[in-house]
This record gives sequence, C-alpha cells and structure tokens, in this order.
Amino acid sequence: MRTEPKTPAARGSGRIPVTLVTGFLGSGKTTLINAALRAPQMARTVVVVNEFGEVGLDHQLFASSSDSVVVLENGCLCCTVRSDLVGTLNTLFHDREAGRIPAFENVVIESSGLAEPGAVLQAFLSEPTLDGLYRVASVVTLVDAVNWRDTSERHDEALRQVAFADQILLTKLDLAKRANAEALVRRDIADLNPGAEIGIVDWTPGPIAAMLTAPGFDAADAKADPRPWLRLTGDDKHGADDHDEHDHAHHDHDHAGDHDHHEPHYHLRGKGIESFVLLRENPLSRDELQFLLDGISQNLGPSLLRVKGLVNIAEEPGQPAVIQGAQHLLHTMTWLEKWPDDDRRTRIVFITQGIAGEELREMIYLLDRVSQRTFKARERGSRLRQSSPGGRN
Ligand SMILES: Nc1nc2c(ncn2[C@@H]2O[C@H](COP(=O)(O)OP(=O)(O)OP(=O)(O)O)[C@@H](O)[C@H]2O)c(=O)[nH]1
Repeated sequence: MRTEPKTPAARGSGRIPVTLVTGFLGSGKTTLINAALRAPQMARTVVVVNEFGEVGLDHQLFASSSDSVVVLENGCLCCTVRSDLVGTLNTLFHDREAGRIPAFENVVIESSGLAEPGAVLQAFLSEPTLDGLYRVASVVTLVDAVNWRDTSERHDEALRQVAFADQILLTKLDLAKRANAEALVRRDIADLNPGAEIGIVDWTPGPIAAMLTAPGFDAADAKADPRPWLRLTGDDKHGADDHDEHDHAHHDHDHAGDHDHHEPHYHLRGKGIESFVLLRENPLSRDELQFLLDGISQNLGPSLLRVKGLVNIAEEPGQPAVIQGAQHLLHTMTWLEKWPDDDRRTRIVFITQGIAGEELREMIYLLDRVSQRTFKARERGSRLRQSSPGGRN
C-alpha cells in the first residue's frame, strides 16, 4: 500500500457509486432487484447482472456480462477479476459521457450466487480505469435464513459473501419453522462479520430502491462520515475493550445473553473465517503505518479477505486517514477533513480466512510492537546523532 501525500478531497467524490448485491444461489437477489425496479428512484440506475435476461428490465439501461474470469500471473484464483465486468462498466461510463445513453447515477451489480465478492471488490480497488470512474458504495449480501446453516456448512462462497458484506439482509424468514431462526442466523453472521449491519428485507420497492441507490461511504470525499461504513461507534459494536489496545472482535460464544444455549454449538470458526479489530490509542507515524501495513500484507497475504479502518497519523493529528483493502490488496490511503467525533483512536477491522484467530491477533500485535520499537529507536538514534558533538547540527 502506498501512503500518498495528504491532499484532502483531491479527487473529490465524483465517482459513480456501485452497490454490489451478493448472496448464495436462491437467496433472493433477483427478487430484491426486481422489487426495487418498481420504484421510480431506480430510473437513473444501471443494473448489471451476470446472466442476460435474469432481471426484467423493460425501461432500464441494461448491460450483460458473461462469467469469464482472468487468472492473473501468480495463478491465484482469489485474484481473478471479471474482465468483462470491468469492460462493461468502462463502456457504460464512456457511453454516458458521450451522451449515447442516459446519464445514470448509480450502478447495481447482481453477482452470481457462486461469485467471490472479493474479486469484484478488488477490481474496483485495483483496476486503474474503474478506480477513477466508480467506487463501491456498499456490498449487500442476502442470506436465506432457512438454508443458511446447510449452505454455510457446504459452501465457502456463502461464508465469504457474508464476510465481505457491509450490509446483510435476511430473506425467507417467513418460511422459517423455528421461532428462533432469526436469532440463530444473526448470531452466526455477527460472528463472521461483526462490522456489518444486519437487517430483514422489507419487500416494499421504495426502501429497497433507496438502499440500492444509497451513496454509501466515499473514502475520496474528505467530508464523508466513516462511521456507518466502519460500524465502530462509541459503544463499540465489535466488543473491543479500551483497556487493551488490541482486541479480538469475536463475541464470546459462552457468555450469557441472547444466545440460545439449547442450540448445538455451531463451529463457524472451523471454516477459518476470523475477524479482528486493531484499536490503538497512540498515533502512528506515516512510516510506522507503512511498516505495519507492509508487514500485514506480507505475512497475512492471501488470508486477508477485507481490511477497513481509520488511522490516526502522528503528522496529521486533525485528520483521520482511511485505509481499505480486499484480499491481499491494500488500497491507497485517503484522508478525511476531520474526525467524525471525539474518538481519535486508530481502528482497523481485519477479516481473514485460513489463519487461526489467536495467531492473527499475535501477528498483528507483534508487527505493531516491532513497528513502534523500530521507529522509536530510529528517532532516538537521530536525536543522539544530532546532539552529539560530531552530529550534523
Ligand atoms: N417466501 C419467500 N420467498 C422468497 C424470499 N426471497 C426470495 N424468495 C424466493 O426464492 C426464490 C429464489 O429467489 P431469487 O430472487 O431468484 O434468488 P437469487 O439469489 O437471484 O438466485 P440465483 O439467481 O440462483 O443466485 C424465488 O422463488 C423467490 O420468490 C422470501 O423472503 N420469502
């Protein structure tokens, strides 16, 4: 990741917001988008679906993109990007600029039920063309509450779709036989992705359309409020404690509360998805942050699913830096004009797969300590050199 010179609002927020709708096969994606299309506020929205004709789009702009993927040089399938999606979005943007199609204001992408949201998200963060034209406003993941446990046991994609989400909507609760179905699914999901907002689909077109066209958080807009995006508020939704600068985001499965203790324990963690919040009271210097992020990227590499956070940088105490990443890619840092409230702590949420929670925690903790020590030692060294008789000053 590059830490760029501070240029608040340098790129403004002119990029077109994209809402990515994901969810396992049959979770209700098409039904949701079709419901939204009945609302007038979708008139300036382009809907891109994987399969042509999947959504009835009589009066809508429409773009199709087939399922081809490109395997990048390192051959890692997690890095495949949907080049046709990138091409489609590029064409749409330039057609819009040239007046060949109406000036749409939003894009909604319905990804295939088996798609890896990480690859699509990464395309927006890494693809130079897309990055300048579009931004991901929100990743909305639908979860079929009836089939969730079966599906999540069998299909990793379903878990990763939840792990990548900013918002999660439960569907089919009307079909659930168990009275506590909602509570159980919510518990699993909060465990996988403590930073996501969880709700139930209200099938009224207006509210769905509003959700799909919401501007979301634009990290390039210096005036944007990051709180809903990060979902870390004063009461700290992630459950991290102030007494420890590093805390684990998981809920304690054994604690009393609204958990149903008659339910057999569900080992989602056996699936290897972990989340962790790095909380830090002391500001980081730019170099420390670079060191920390490089270390995280090198050591966690393919295990990283999603990273997002606000960082207090020592050189710029009045302005938080925003970092975000998908898979091993950490996106260029941007700056907000001011802190959204009095909480000036660095807060970075990590969602990983394939690394044990304890190991993750230890690694980030260690990297942070090494980074602090290295830079403190370097500062001391430079002070000593300056004050010594043979020093430069
Ligand atoms: N009763 C009920 N049915 C639902 C609900 N959500 C979706 N369905 C039904 O579930 C079926 C699958 O919904 P789709 O919208 O096609 O699901 P999808 O996610 O687009 O499916 P794929 O395209 O296969 O990935 C349809 O018959 C919907 O009517 C819900 O909340 N309640």
